[in-house]
Amino acid sequence: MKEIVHTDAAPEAVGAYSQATTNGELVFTAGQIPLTPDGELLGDAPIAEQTERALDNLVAVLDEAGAAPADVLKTTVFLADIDDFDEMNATYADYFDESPPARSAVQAGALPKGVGIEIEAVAAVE
Ligand SMILES: C=C(N)C(=O)O
Repeated sequence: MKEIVHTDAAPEAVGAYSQATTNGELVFTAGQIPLTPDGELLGDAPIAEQTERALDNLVAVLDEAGAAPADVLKTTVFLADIDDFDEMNATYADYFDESPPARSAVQAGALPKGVGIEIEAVAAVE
């Protein structure tokens, strides 16, 4: 059975999607962008700060679903510019330092709201 996950600790969706969905065993997050829960867009910030905001959002959504970073099985990182890879990776490593999940990191042609990064995850629910 599909359940919708929603928390005020992460920004509202910027389109026709849910922050996350779960079947009680797995949680699928929407791509999280550098937008604060209050709706402030950080798209012009350094990529480290954008990564931090996107991951803070991701952690908040996972927490609402009953999962933690250690439960994440796979992430996908979309970058507007693959030259930001190293800076993104350094910040990312702070969130997934032990037994990190599988990951794909790709350059996207463009991202919603003109941001530099979007990160989605699939996690096991405790
Ligand atoms: C930001 C998104 N996750 C979207 O537009 O799908």
